[in-house]
Amino acid sequence: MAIRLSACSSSSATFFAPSSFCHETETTLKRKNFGIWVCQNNSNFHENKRFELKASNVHPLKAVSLQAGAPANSLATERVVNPVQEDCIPFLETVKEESTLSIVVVGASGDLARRKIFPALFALFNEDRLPENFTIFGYARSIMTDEELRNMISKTLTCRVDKRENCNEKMDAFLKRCFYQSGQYSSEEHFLELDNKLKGKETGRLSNRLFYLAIPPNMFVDVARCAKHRASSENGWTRVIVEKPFGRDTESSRELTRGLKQYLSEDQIFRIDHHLGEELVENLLVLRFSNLVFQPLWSRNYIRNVQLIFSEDFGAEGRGRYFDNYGIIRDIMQNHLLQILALFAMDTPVSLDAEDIRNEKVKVLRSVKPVQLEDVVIGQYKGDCDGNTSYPSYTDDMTVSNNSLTPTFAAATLFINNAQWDGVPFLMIAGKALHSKRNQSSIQACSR
Ligand SMILES: NC(=O)C1=CN([C@@H]2O[C@H](COP(=O)(O)OP(=O)(O)OC[C@H]3O[C@@H](n4cnc5c(N)ncnc54)[C@H](OP(=O)(O)O)[C@@H]3O)[C@@H](O)[C@H]2O)C=CC1
Ligand SMILES: O=C1O[C@H](COP(=O)(O)O)[C@@H](O)[C@H](O)[C@H]1O
Repeated sequence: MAIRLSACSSSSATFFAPSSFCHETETTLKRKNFGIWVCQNNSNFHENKRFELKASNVHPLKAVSLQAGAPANSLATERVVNPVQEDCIPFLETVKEESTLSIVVVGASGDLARRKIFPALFALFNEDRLPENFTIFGYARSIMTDEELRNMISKTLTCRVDKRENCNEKMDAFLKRCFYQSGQYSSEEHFLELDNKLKGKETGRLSNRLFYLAIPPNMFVDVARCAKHRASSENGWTRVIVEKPFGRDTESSRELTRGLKQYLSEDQIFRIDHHLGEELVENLLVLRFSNLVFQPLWSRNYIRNVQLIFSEDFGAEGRGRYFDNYGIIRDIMQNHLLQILALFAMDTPVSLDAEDIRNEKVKVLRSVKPVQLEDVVIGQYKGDCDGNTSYPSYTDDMTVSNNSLTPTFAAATLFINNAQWDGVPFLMIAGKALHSKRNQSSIQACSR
């Protein structure tokens, strides 16, 4: 994502590199291993608070700790702090324990698992951020051998931090820890088979299990039930990660929460919006609250409008079964862009703890005026031909019905009904199959 600021009277735009967001004499910017920039601020903004974002379940915000021994069931842990990092912020602390971590990627054959989850797990492994004893199981209905899963995964693994680096040995070691189990998402019998396979790999005194649900949301509750009844850890923690969208409207969202809570307690559920883990989204907090220069400018007095843009240069591409039920507004605007809007417009939180940040976000969201129909444009991409290249239309996709009216493009203007932002339009634009891939937030600045 790029953050762009431009002046009202000028057509030129200024781009800020992340390092220029911090005041040099007062703030140092440290790059953490997992691609997270953290500002350690020596100014008087929460001077006695370390810049550690924590979720309500006491985990670093948006970064699920895969280390053993988090407080869910008060397991004793031994913390090992690397001395050279002592002044750094412990986003993912190293914890040493006699335990095994099993990560089950449910929906392992799908797009999210292939493009994001396995590569992210490898990145953690590559940086020695997974516990010593860990195993990864792919689970889905598709029939696959362990070897076929490994082949599939290996195509998307990269030495992410430095692509020139050779990490082939690490990749091989990682792939050897990956296994596959085929099964239905609602079959307790199949989860029992999975449980047996997991037990076969679990060697430590404690066995922790993490289920990452990379499947359509209508399967979440079935999986939670089967995991709870047949594949929960007997002596460690069991946690479940679910990806947005959490339902398609208020009622289905509440129903999903009710359904999950039949089988899981709140501190076992981790809700993920992966865009919040993007470096520049995280930097928005740093940009806003660690730079004294921005504080007085952050209001209707100096900001004429805000533009939040998310565009992709590819279309549904086989994901129509999911996407066609949701559309671009539910897929991107309601979560990714609205989160950015909230981070952008919220008031200064009492602290950087997740609860305090969330409270401020909620205040802003409550102040958003209902969107007016005349402030919204929607569309769906059509087929096109450019020389020898032809681009299919949305409804050409095999996974989309021929008469679908689902929007793949939307632009909407939102207004926030409070003194700070009164009259400032927040323009959100999101679309698939557009000219470029872009994730950008811009503000146009001016004095009134
Ligand atoms: N892809 C992405 O970039 C992102 C996805 N998400 C969310 O992650 C989840 C998974 O997304 P994604 O991987 O794209 O989805 P996919 O459509 O690729 O589905 C994942 C897997 O689920 C199984 N599946 C698909 N459709 C059904 C169905 N109707 N009934 C039962 N099983 C089905 C398939 O496995 P099999 O047939 O082998 O069982 C498939 O490989 C969704 O909730 C999505 O909203 C969130 C953010 C980004
Ligand atoms: O959540 C989603 O995000 C992806 C884009 O994520 P990115 O990190 O690859 O930019 C989007 O393609 C998908 O439709 C949506 O569900």
